[in-house]
Amino acid sequence: MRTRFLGIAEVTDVPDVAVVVDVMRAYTVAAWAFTRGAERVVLAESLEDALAQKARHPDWVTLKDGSPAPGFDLVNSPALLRNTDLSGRTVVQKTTAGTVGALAVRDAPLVLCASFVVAEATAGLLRERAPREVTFVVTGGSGRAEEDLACAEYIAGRAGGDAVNADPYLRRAAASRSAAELTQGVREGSSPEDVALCLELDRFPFAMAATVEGSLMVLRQVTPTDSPSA
Ligand SMILES: O=C(O)[C@H](CS(=O)(=O)O)OP(=O)(O)O
Ligand SMILES: [Mg+2]
Repeated sequence: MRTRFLGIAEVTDVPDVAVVVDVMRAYTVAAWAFTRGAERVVLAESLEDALAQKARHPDWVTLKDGSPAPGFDLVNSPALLRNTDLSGRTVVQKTTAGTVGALAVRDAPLVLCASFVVAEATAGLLRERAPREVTFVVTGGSGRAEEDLACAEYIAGRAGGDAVNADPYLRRAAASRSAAELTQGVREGSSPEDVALCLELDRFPFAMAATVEGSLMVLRQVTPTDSPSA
């Protein structure tokens, strides 16, 4: 399995298989939303798009990064979301990096959205599919966000069947600029517990796949059938 690690702006083709990585915090938050019962997560193109979806579907739950804003029900924080009952709900998510990265590869036949909390399930799905090439979209910091790159490299190793020690990858993420900003409370719409929740390796047994459904890009849970090979 060949691997490429690209920032969002570096994606100029349509990959066969894309793994869009956002550890802090979009795809940790999405995984928590599924765990709290969400049926699907609609990845919105813009804040206006998210609000338009809400106007059409008042029962949908809108979520954005940064500070709380009128028309949005939730912020992009795993700690602030994890006690919210989302049973059967559709969540509309718009963030600065994560959702943008998925929309950049929307035409790819397989798009997985990932973070450390779903790392092994994502790797398991890749082992199952055994593609010739996987493009990892490293969403933060123009492709250089250490938490996303570390997670992408870890998943790539596990997808190749290697027995990878996760500790150095988690340490890189813990030392990242994003982690520092979240810990220091620089980012609005955050909790001091967010970093720890974003670093919970394999907290959840499912992966997350995004597909185009009509005019929407929709993220759903998917569970690999294979068992870890190491
Ligand atoms: O909510 C987050 O932590 C970030 C905000 S920003 O990219 O640092 O402005 O969004 P995400 O898309 O989850 O990285
Ligand atoms: Mg991020």
